[in-house]
Amino acid sequence: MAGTGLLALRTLPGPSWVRGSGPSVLNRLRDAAVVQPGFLSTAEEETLSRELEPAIHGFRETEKSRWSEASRAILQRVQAAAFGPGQTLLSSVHVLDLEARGYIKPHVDSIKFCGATIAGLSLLSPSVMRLVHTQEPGEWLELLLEPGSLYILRGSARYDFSHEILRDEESFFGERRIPRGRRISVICRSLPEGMGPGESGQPPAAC
Ligand SMILES: O=C(O)CCC(=O)C(=O)O
Ligand SMILES: [Fe+2]
Repeated sequence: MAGTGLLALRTLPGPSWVRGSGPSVLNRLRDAAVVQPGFLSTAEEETLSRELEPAIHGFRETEKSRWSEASRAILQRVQAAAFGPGQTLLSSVHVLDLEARGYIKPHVDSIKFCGATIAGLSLLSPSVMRLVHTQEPGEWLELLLEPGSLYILRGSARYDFSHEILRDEESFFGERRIPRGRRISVICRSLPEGMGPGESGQPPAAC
């Protein structure tokens, strides 16, 4: 029966990595805020952690343009998964090291330096990323970022919503407590549309 089918569809739970203020925002951002849990294999997580832990020790963030061959292969997988063929990536990759007590305040990435797509790998600790509509603060999404996951923010999720990484005290995914430890993220961004690789200038580290 069609009616029963529709009802069943409406009550189907969404993916386990997203929560939102309501069905409309979940629906609108379905393709704009995406998490792929387990994007990295355990071996790939180890490859990146081994390369990055000592490299950024003592730094909070860095721009990295030279990578081992194994890590380059991982970054190419990110590019294929998150970016379109017409998108050029910023030449260096942003690496951020957040200590267990660290967090990232709500912000929208600079539209001057970053294009329509932001893709991030999370290593070491799980965390919760919250997106809040800049004009309608009652509209929000929360993404559960497990280690080894890839998140992609594009279009409306990137331009119309701020994003933040919750501090340990606020780190809940619904009822579920997500204790924060040290977290390393690896963030790839597209260049602003119409900007060739040679015209990118020097974006600030936080973009
Ligand atoms: O650590 C992350 O995954 C997000 C970082 C971020 O929002 C930024 O650097 O602009
Ligand atoms: Fe950001």
